[in-house]
Amino acid sequence: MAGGTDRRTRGPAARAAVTVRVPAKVNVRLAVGAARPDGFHDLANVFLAVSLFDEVTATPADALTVTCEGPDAAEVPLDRTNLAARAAEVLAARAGREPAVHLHIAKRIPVAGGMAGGSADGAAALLACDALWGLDTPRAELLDLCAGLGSDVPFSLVGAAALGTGRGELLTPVDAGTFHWVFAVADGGLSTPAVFREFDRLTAGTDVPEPACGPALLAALAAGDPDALAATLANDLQPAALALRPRLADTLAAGTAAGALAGIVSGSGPTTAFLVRDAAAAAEVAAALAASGTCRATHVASGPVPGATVLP
Ligand SMILES: C[C@](O)(CO)[C@H](O)COP(=O)(O)OP(=O)(O)OC[C@H]1O[C@@H](n2ccc(N)nc2=O)[C@H](O)[C@@H]1O
Ligand SMILES: Nc1ncnc2c1ncn2[C@@H]1O[C@H](COP(=O)(O)OP(=O)(O)OP(=O)(O)O)[C@@H](O)[C@H]1O
Repeated sequence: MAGGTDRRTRGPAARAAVTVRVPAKVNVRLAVGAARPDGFHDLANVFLAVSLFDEVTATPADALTVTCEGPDAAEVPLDRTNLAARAAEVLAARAGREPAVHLHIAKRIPVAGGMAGGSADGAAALLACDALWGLDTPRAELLDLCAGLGSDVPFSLVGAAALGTGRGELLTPVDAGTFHWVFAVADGGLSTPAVFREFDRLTAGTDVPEPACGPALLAALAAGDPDALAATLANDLQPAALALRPRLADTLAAGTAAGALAGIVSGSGPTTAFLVRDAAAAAEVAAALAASGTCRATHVASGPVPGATVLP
């Protein structure tokens, strides 16, 4: 299938294959408001893109197909529910063409782990197809298409560090120094809608405040100060994730006992994220977590890093 189409039929700017690298995210502040009439929740969502990457390669093909490689590949749908496939479809529809492309996903981001892995592949596929088909779609339109695919997808395109408001899709860049992290991958995933539903259940009958992000967290981020950031990390979905997966408390305890400055559930979980002082501390905490038996795998990463990027 790869290279099976004569590239001269694709226009002067078209390419034979395009690979896009795209990062995972961690939410350093996830403030969640009450459920809206449309079922979504307003957020104050401070995203940080970290150096744990998927790669999506787009190649001309007769029809839309998806393949995936990586340790969690068996859990990734290869039909049109895959966010990468949906991205190709919406971009093709906008351009008035068929989504005739093969998408290969090299997946390192945990699946259903709260690190926006599917969203990352959606943003990457959009950028890859845009380049493959020589469309040069304006950035603002790509961001609109991303928002239609999912609340986290615009951030996967943009990367670095940003505050997401609305349902998380309205982005304002924020300054951030470099921070080092260890991620502990849990056995099995958690469904994002189920975690939001559990948040609703836990907060039923209470007055859920408007979501907001305080200045202390933004100052800590801008200063690149890990101690200050550790003191302000917060995730309103954490009680819901812990209620659905109580064993995550053991992982959080193991990471902090191993010397992490702070531990938090990443987004809707069940991946847990540990902020550490530097790369050496990251290696130590990752080894201790692996030895603790409280997680399936560990990843060391740092951020901010750029969003979806076409590789040369
Ligand atoms: C938990 C986070 O990852 C934090 O960044 C995001 O809020 C989730 O973003 P996402 O996976 O892109 O979510 P979407 O695909 O937009 O929505 C999936 C489901 O999550 C819930 N959802 C999502 C975002 C939001 N602001 N409020 C919600 O209640 C809704 O039940 C929705 O049907
Ligand atoms: N490209 C993809 N990679 C992984 N999962 C995908 C993809 N496309 C669709 N899915 C489906 O989406 C579900 C959620 O997967 P994903 O890895 O995006 O979760 P997540 O990281 O928890 O998301 P988020 O952090 O944005 O809430 C999976 O269980 C899978 O069925």
